[in-house]
Amino acid sequence: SLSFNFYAISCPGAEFMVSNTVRSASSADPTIPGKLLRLLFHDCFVEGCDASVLLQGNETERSDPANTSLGGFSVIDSAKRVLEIFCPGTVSCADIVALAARDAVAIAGGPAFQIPTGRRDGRISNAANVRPNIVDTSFTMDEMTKLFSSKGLSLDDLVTLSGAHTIGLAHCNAFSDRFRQDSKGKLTLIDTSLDSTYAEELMKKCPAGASTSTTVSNDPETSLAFDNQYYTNLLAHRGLFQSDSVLAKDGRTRKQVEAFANDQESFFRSWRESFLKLTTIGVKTDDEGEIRQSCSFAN
Ligand code: HEM
Ligand SMILES: [Ca+2]
Ligand SMILES: [Ca+2]
Repeated sequence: SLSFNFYAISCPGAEFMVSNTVRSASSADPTIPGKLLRLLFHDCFVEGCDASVLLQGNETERSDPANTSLGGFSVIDSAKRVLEIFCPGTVSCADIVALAARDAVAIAGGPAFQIPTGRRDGRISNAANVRPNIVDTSFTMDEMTKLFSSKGLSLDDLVTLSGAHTIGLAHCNAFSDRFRQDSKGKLTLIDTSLDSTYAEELMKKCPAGASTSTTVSNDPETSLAFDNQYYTNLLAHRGLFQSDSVLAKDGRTRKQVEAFANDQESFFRSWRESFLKLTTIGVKTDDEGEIRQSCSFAN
């Protein structure tokens, strides 16, 4: 089973080595925390938190279009490299992914807290398992609720964990179906729940024919800070994805959005709980799975 400080005897410096790696990578590139946090989400929802998302090869999860915009792999690899020098064959890639995401949040100004470790690495990674397990921005509340509850996560967890969009970036194609630009450059809202000034700003950053690598900030107000600004944005009809906006619209979740917008501490308290649940989805422990030598390939 998982336990706090699982590596206390086998590799006492493990958590320190991971957080050092995340810290230095993030100070060189401030977009790293967002990438590490999303990587964890996409790992845990497919085959559980087992580093299946890291495996390279034909038809692995990484090759699915829903995962092509993932990043942060090189940070996980450099943490693993250090760990293999000091504690060979000891620390799983699955734990590195979870710890790195935990540290990324703290580095961006969010809550810092302990999480249990002892995850083992999986050997299965199929592109075909990605779509049925990852939320699409077009999902309705009912679809999101159903998928989250299949992972043991509640409606409160959905509202809380969506708060991850207080940091990080999104490519234009992730929200471009919410408005349209006519030939004269004039805006037409397709999703009328979107604030039109905000939609204009997005359209300017993502004009028709923009490069597919163009990105915008999920939270333009405080893009690098892990704070409760995301929820204030939602109430102002400035949620970037349809799946964000719906949290403020739906009667089942609106109260929670308002509470988090009004009280950052309550968001942070919820975050600790929901993050713990996220990081224990479908974990492999004890004699299940393996400790990979390289995070990109099964042993
Ligand atoms: C609930 C449904 C969710 C949907 C539909 C969703 C969808 C997306 C999409 C489309 C992007 C933009 C990707 C890109 O274009 O590069 C994104 C970014 C991001 N998501 Fe989510 N997401 C959801 C929940 C979550 C959760 C639960 C977490 C983590 C706990 C998370 C963390 C992130 C982060 C940190 C980014 C920024 C990534 C970066 O900077 O590279 N998301 N999400
Ligand atoms: Ca996984
Ligand atoms: Ca923010």
